[in-house]
Amino acid sequence: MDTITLALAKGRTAESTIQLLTNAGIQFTDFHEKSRKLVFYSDDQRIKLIFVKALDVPTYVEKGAADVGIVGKDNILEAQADVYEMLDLKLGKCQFVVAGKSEQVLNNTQKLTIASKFPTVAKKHFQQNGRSVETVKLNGSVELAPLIGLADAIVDIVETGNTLKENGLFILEEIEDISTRLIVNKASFATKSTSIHQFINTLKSTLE
Ligand SMILES: Nc1ncnc2c1ncn2[C@@H]1O[C@H](COP(=O)(O)OP(=O)(O)OP(=O)(O)O)[C@@H](O)[C@H]1O
Ligand SMILES: O=P(O)(O)OC[C@H]1O[C@H](OP(=O)(O)OP(=O)(O)O)[C@H](O)[C@@H]1O
Repeated sequence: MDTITLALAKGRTAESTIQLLTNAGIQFTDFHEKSRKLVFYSDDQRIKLIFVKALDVPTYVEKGAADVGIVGKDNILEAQADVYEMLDLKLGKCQFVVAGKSEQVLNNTQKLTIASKFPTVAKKHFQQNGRSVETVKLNGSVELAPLIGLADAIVDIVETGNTLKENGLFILEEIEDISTRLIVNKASFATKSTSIHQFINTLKSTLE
């Protein structure tokens, strides 16, 4: 059997993903999220896990540095990587939305400015609706942008809606449902077919 290199997104879904792998019988006994170590092997040595920034996971997989990746759909869409998306792991469920102070902001006839951690997703969404927008890339606390006049609206992730509510913002448009997905490098899918299919099937049956 081939060893599979798995790129796993750091952050809020890491622990639940490791738990899912454990439930599937793929144990990483030496894994600790607080450790500074970036490479781990499953106890049976079949999976080499590399622990990387979420937005980098699609890049590692597209370039073949990892055979498979586990990452949020938000980052897959933003990275626009040419990979196969094989499985919805149903973790980290949330939604991409357009949000702002009121419906009126979208009626502005001038070019809108949209702040987002996901400028590619934002641009594409407005383009599909026939509007060209200016985007401002931020790396966090995006909800601040419409409050201080940096942008007319934002494209961001919503889960509970608490962050929007506490900042006086409303959902103006829903874009897409997000959850954690399994992605596969196109060449690896052919060259490591047996191992990758076995890995996917193991996860699939754990999710059922
Ligand atoms: N509020 C949320 N509720 C549920 N899932 C979320 C939420 N925010 C993000 N996610 C999902 O969890 C994944 C990891 O989110 P997290 O914020 O830890 O990573 P990140 O985007 O790399 O953030 P940062 O760069 O701020 O560390 C996201 O890709 C998304 O799929
Ligand atoms: O609907 P809610 O449950 O309130 O969650 C949504 C918030 O979670 C994410 O931010 P994150 O916590 O990653 O912080 P950040 O602003 O530093 O990116 C997202 O960008 C929203 O701000």
